[in-house]
Amino acid sequence: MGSEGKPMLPVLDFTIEDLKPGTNSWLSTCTSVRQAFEENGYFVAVYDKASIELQNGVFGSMKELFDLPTETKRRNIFEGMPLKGYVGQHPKIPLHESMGIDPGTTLEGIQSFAEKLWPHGNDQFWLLAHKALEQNEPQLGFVAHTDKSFTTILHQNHVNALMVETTNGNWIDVDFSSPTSFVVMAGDALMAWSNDRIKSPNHMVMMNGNETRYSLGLFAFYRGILKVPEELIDEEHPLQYKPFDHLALLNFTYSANMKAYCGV
Ligand SMILES: O=C(O)CCC(=O)C(=O)O
Ligand SMILES: [Fe+2]
Repeated sequence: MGSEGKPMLPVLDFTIEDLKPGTNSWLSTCTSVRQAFEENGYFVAVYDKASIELQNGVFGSMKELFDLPTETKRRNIFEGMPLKGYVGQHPKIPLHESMGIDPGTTLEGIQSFAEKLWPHGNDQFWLLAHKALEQNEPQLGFVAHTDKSFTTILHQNHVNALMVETTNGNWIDVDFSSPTSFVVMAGDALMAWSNDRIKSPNHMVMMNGNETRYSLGLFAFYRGILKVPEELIDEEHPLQYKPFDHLALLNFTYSANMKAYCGV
C-alpha cells in the first residue's frame, strides 16, 4: 500500500471557470472527466462553491441526527426506495451507521424525511448522512464493494478513511479532507452502460483514530432501462451487457456482479 511513495490521486479542478455547457472549457472538462473515469473509475473534484458555513451546518446537523435515539432513527424505513432507510448496529460493521434519504434531491423528499425524525420540526436538517463511530485501532468502517449507482459523489468532514483499489490491485488512501474536495466515483451501472470502458472501483472505509467521521453520499440512479449506446460498441469493445433495469439491480443479490445480472 503506497510503498512507492504517495500514490497519485487523480484530481480535477472545477474552481477555475464557470463551466457553461457548450463552451470550450466545458468541453475540455468533459474530456478530462471521461479520461479520469476510463483510467481510474474515480477522481477527486476540487469545487469551492459550498461555503464553510454551509458545510459546518451540514456536519453539525449530521451529528445531531446520529445522536438521536436508535428508535427515532429507525423511523426512516426502507419503503422500497433504492437507498432509503436507516442502517446501523450491523454486527459485521459495528462502526457504521447510515441514513438514506430518497428522494434526497427534492425539497419534499427532505421535508418528509425530517418530519419523521423531528415531528416538532427542524429547519436545519437537509441532507443525507453516513457515519462511522469512534475506535482506537484501524478498523473496518464499511466492507469493500463497488457501488450499484450510475455515479456516486462523496463528501466528508476532515477525517479521512476512504480507500480505493487501483486498476493494478493496490489499495490507496483517498485524502479528501479539504472542504473543497469531493470524490466522484463510477458505479456498476456506468460500468455496464459504458460497455466496460469505465470500471466501477472497489472501495472501503477503514477507520483509524478516534474522531467521528461524517460523510455524505449522493448516489445517482436511473429510473428505467439502461442500454449500451451503439457508438460504444466496436470490434475492440464487443457488447458486454444486455439492456437492464437499473432500479431492479438493487433487488438482485447484493454480492452478485453486473455480469451475473445482465452480462451478454
Ligand atoms: O463513507 C464513504 O466515504 C463511502 C461510503 C460508501 O462507500 C458507500 O456508502 O457506498
Ligand atoms: Fe460505496
